[in-house]
Amino acid sequence: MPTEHLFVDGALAAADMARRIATVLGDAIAARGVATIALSGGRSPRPVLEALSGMALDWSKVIVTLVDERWVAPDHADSNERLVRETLLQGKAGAARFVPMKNEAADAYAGQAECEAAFAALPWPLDIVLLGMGEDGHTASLFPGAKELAEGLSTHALTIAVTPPAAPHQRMSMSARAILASRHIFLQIGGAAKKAVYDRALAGGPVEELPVRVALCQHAVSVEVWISE
Ligand SMILES: O=C1O[C@H](COP(=O)(O)O)[C@@H](O)[C@H](O)[C@H]1O
Repeated sequence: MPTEHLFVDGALAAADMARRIATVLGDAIAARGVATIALSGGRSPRPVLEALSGMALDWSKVIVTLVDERWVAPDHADSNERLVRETLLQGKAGAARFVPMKNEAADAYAGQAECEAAFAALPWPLDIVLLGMGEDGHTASLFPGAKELAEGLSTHALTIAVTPPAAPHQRMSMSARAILASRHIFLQIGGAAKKAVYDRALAGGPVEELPVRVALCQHAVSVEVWISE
């Protein structure tokens, strides 16, 4: 069962999550000399990343990467890399090392091998995998109904190229194996619609129906969830 942090307000949830992330990263640096975090994109992480950016940490010892990426140029409005660069990697936090998922390949399938090599070179397990969730129950870019979902749930690879059935852009996503190769999974759930999907996912059922169950219905990695109205 995940540890739930409940808030009436999304801004308070984001501030609390940012403080918890900074604590875990600081502990990782103290213990191992390096800290690693994989970040989700979309709308939800923005206030967390903005708050985290101002926190005191030896950012030069932090490696930041992505849980998933849309296969668009890094300056595209939908780029998760752009989100991270504009929010987190500012000021002192700009000293962190960022490992992108997107590379120069023409599409995500052609770029997967290079992305996989970059991920294989990271220090595993990652300290934090920060997940979001869509109202269809997708997490990272593991989408229900995607033709690559079964592979994403079972592959030994750390990354997989995906075409979402109903969302724009080809994606690169961490596989289920990579998500679970972490010390902490943090999940953001904002709003009543996502809370209802989260409750359904927790109640149990096929992971193919609600892929967020990859994180929620397992006992190997500790999961904390920040829930706001
Ligand atoms: O496409 C994506 O969607 C999910 C959820 O995004 P949000 O905008 O509803 O917060 C996100 O976790 C994922 O990283 C992103 O690429």
